[in-house]
Order: sequence, then structure tokens, then C-alpha cells
Amino acid sequence: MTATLTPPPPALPLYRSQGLRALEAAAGKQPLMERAGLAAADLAASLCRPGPLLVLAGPGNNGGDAYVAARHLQARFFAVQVVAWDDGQRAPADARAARQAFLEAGGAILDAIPPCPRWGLVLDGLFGIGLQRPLSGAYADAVAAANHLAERDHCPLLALDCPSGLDADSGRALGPAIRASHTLTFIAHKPGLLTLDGPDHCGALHLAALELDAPALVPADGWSIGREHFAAHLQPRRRNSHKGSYGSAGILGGAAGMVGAALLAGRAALLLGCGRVFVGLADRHGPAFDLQQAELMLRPAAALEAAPLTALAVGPGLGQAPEVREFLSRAITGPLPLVLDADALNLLAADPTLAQALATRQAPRLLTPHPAEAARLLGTEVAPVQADRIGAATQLAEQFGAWVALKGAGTVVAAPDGRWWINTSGNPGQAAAGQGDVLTGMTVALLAQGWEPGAALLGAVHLHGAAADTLPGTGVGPIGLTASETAVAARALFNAWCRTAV
Ligand SMILES: NC(=O)C1=CN([C@@H]2O[C@H](COP(=O)(O)OP(=O)(O)OC[C@H]3O[C@@H](n4cnc5c(N)ncnc54)[C@H](O)[C@@H]3O)[C@@H](O)[C@H]2O)[C@@H](O)CC1
Ligand SMILES: [K+]
Repeated sequence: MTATLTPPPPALPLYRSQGLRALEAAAGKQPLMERAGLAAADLAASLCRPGPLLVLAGPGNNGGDAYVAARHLQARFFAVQVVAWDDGQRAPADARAARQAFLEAGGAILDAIPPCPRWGLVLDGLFGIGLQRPLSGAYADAVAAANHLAERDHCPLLALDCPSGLDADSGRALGPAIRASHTLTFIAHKPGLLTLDGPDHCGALHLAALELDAPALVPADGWSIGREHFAAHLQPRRRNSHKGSYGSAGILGGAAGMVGAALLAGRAALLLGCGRVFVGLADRHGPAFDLQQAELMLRPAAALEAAPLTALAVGPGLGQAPEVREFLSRAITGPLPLVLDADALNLLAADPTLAQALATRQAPRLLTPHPAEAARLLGTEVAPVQADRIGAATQLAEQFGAWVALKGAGTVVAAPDGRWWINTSGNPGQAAAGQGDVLTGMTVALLAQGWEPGAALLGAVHLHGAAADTLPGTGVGPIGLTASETAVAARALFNAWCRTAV
């Protein structure tokens, strides 16, 4: 099997619930719920297996969408069983009308899930963007039953707008949550569908725009990373060029026992076409050269400053010894575009003088923390960082005047000016040792080749995930996917993208 080298997708506008409410207001009197329910019925009809359709309707407008869908499906002669746990009296007007229309069309509403040997599809219309707290009681039981029945009957579980129980702004499962096989989201994508618990709960994502051009009505809150963010830098190589045309990257890291981290970053930088890569090792007894990648120029950390660098990464396997702090301090006060990762971030978190120097330096700085490193930098715990990944990334970006990639499922990238993006590529194979070092090496390679800081970080993050995505189909991962394999796959994909100049 060969890997598919697909071009990066276009960026998607993302809206949090406040922005979605503004869109709803901007749409005026357009029949959005009717459109949503019709789109849901169409998708349900195309996905369902033999057997009746179980429709779970909640107390708000998400339930309203479900009643509209049920009405259409029933009109198409599907056997539909609708269950609701409220009497509909306190529902918003549109949802009340949708419920009434379903009843008037001959539909019946049950107050408990009826027995059925085999459902053809389960439709989750319990809660959407109006979820306010963890589900409990009958709704928690309904979620558990829906998950169980879909698994028992091997039938699709289609969530409307967002899986019930998932916070659409943050991607956090607040408590019990639907694990959908498909999610049909309305008007625009929501950040919580793409990050943290979102991807595990959404299954395949579908969008029904409901005839609205969202960004034309209300500016998007953020975007998914797409080709527009770095395509201008994807160029075939000129014939009349030499290694000096492609920059010189420095990697500062590799304390005793951690030399491999610096080598992984250095190799990844070479594989992304950096003209020269210098690796400064904190381990005084480190190797003189890299047996596997003899092109790398290894030297003691203190000697890296003399190298003719165009960008520098500090952190992979760096350790936190006192002399290492000095290296970091000089890197921060120096003029080079900087990528800081791993122990460079930990040193920064523990040292307000360094942090202040970083925040006030003129040259670009890119930080690539995982959630624990982000928590240390923000002086908080991992849980609040994960509860609001966009908030944490944008806060760090503002605090340090930096471009920040908060890693994890759905990496969040934030710019110093408050903009943010979520990455949609990647898979759990990347939850492995060394993957962060490879990302650092890829990022500094693009910076060293003259990419703008934002393009370098957005491009590296997306390419890193997309490269990892080319491998499971060939039998490499997600289990056991190594960082080195990801770096080699990134070279292949990067060449394909540059060849076709997407
Ligand atoms: N925003 C829009 O323009 C559109 C919204 N539509 C649908 O409307 C949804 C939003 O509707 P709503 O704002 O009514 O919100 P929801 O339908 O998501 O839920 C709100 C209701 O649930 C209750 N609730 C919240 N958390 C609860 C919990 N943990 N346990 C029990 N009850 C809880 C609230 O008190 C309220 O009654 C969207 O997700 C989408 O499905 C669509 O009809 C299309 C247009
Ligand atoms: K839902």
C-alpha cells in the first residue's frame, strides 16, 4: 500500500456559542431549524441500516431540530420512534412549533426508549450549543443508552450540531457524552468539535451551512489550519540555488541521557530541506557526530553561538542544569528567530527574569508547549488549561508576545495579536516519545528557510499531523508509530505539497 499525499484542506471558520448566537440573529427570520432538520433527515436516511430509527429529542432547539428531522423521515416511510423527557411546554418557540408539527403529522412521542431488537440508526437531538452543565439523571441515562444501543446494533449514532454532553466551545466532555459515529453540525464548525475530547466524540464531521455564508455575516472567532495559512511559502526549488539558499538551523538541547531528542529535532530539520543543521549538545560527553545522519553538525552547546544560524530551537532534551540556563538566556537576548520547547519552557516557567526577557525581545519567538508545560508557564494546573485550550494558548501568546502551539488532540495555535487556529490533521500515533522534538525541528527548519513565524508554526503543526496521517494506512501506526517515521513521512508530503505548490 502507498501513502496518499493529499494537499492540505482549506481553512474552516470556527465559531463559539456567542458567535453562533450572533449568526442566528444576523440570519433574521430565515427558517434555520427547518433547514437543519431537513439536512439531518437527509443524512440519517443515507446512513441508516435496516431497522427503526431512534430519535432522542431534548428540551431546547437541538430537540427542535430532531422533531423536524423525525417529521421528514416519517414522511419518507421510515419507522421512527421519538423519545423526549420533557413535555415541551418550556421549549423555545421554534422547538415547540417543530414538536407540534411532528405531532400533527401523525407522530408520537414516547417518554422512554422502547425495546427494539435492532435499531437502524440513533439520532442524538438532546443538547447542542446550549449545554450548561454535566448531564445527570434521565439525560445521562439516555446518553448511556444511546451509546450502548449503537454499539450493540452496530448502527450509526448521528449527533445533531454537537454530541450531547460535549461542550462545543472547549471540546470538553462535561460528564456523560454521546460518542457519535457522525456529527452533523449546523451553520459553521465549532472549536470544541476539533480539539480535546471533540474528535473522539464526533466521529465523521459533516457541515450543513443552512444556506448561510457565516463569515460574511459575522467574523469568525478562529479558523482551522488550512492551506491558505502557508501556501505562499510552498515553492518548488529553483535550479540555481545552493545549500546557503535554504538557511541554517541550530538545535540546542541534548543533555546527558537525552541526546536523542536533539538528534531527532536536527534530523527532522534536515528532512524538511534546511540547508545546514547544527546541533549543540548540552552533554559534554555527547557524540561527535550522528552515525545515522552524518549530515548533522554536532558540537558542544557553548560552540553553537559561533555557527552561522538563521533560526534557533532551544529545548529538545535540554535538561535544566545551571549552565543551560545561560545558553537559553543568551538565545533569548540574541537576534535569531527562536523556537522554545520542552525544558526551555520549564526553565522559563521557573525564572521570571528569563520570562521578562522573552516577552520583550524584538525577534520572533515560537513556543510549543504540551498542556503540562503550558500550565507551568501560566502558573496553573493542567485541568484548567485543558478546560479552555484556546484561552490558555491565547493567554500565553499575549503574555510572551509569541506564537504558541498548545499541543494535544486538536493542537491550538495562537498569535500574539489574539487570533487562534485549531489543527485538524494528526492521529493518536503522535502520542509518542520524540514527536515533540520532531515538530520543533520541522518548525525551526521552516523558520530558518525564511518562512514568516506564523506560517512556519501553522505549516509545521499541520504538516506534522498530516504526515502522521499518511502512515496508518500503510500498516505503520497509529500504535507504535515512531517520531523518526513521522519525520520521514513529512519529507515526502512536504515535497508533494511544494511540487504542486498548493
Ligand atoms: N443557533 C442557531 O442559529 C440554530 C440553532 N439550532 C439548534 O439549536 C441548538 C441550540 O439550542 P438551545 O439554545 O435551545 O440549546 P440546546 O437545545 O442545546 O439546550 C438548551 C436547553 O437545555 C437545557 N439544559 C442545558 N444543559 C442541561 C443539562 N445539563 N441538563 C438538562 N438540561 C440542560 C437548557 O435549560 C435549555 O432548556 C443548536 O445546537 C442547534 O442544534 C438549529 O435549529 C439551527 C439554528
Ligand atoms: K446533539
